[in-house]
Amino acid sequence: MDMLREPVTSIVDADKGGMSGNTGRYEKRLSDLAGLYEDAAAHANLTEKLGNPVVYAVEDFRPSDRAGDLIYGVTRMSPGRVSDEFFLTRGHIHAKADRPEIYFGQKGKGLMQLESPEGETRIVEIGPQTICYVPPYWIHRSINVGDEDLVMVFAYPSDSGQDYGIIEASNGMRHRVKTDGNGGWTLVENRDYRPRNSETAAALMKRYA
Ligand SMILES: O=P(O)(O)OC[C@H]1O[C@H](O)[C@H](O)[C@@H](O)[C@@H]1O
Ligand SMILES: [Fe+2]
Repeated sequence: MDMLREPVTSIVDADKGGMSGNTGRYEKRLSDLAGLYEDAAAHANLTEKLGNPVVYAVEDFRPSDRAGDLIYGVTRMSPGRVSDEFFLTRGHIHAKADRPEIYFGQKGKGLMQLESPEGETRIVEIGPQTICYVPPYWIHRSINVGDEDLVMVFAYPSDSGQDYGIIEASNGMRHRVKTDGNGGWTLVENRDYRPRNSETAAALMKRYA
């Protein structure tokens, strides 16, 4: 039996990149992004040089983990680059792959990189006041392509879960986002990418509940 609960508010601090009323918080450090970058030596050197800084932090409100409920929060991502690749999140597909997500840009300049089970790439630019809808079944990762913090509000169904193994299994996402050397970004094929076969892709499309 579901109990009637009280409404909740959180005040978003776009500048600091957090919110009040959160039930949890986690941080990822540069060392947690090992293996994601083409230039592993540059990643190791930078991690050592900078003293393994926090590169993104998430504050969220999790009312429950039940279907029909909603988790929301704020992500703050530091600006920076490992060689010619920007700081990014690990990326995932939802464990219940048919669950969508909304991102709402607050501060900075970011990209949402999306990849379909069949390996198509989409890039969505996210700035302040931009809402990005990540539809069901897309692998997604956020990238800070600016020179200040990237802050985004997000919300997704509470029972979504995150599957990080999918990106590992294909040796990364199909494309890498690199600096164009002119203050912008450009897409480059990931030469280590192993496409999912059509059975694996089809199975992902059936991963719902
Ligand atoms: O989970 P990661 O891929 O490391 O990304 C970090 C976080 O980014 C966003 O804020 C998502 O909404 C979170 O669900 C996610 O956990
Ligand atoms: Fe997600």
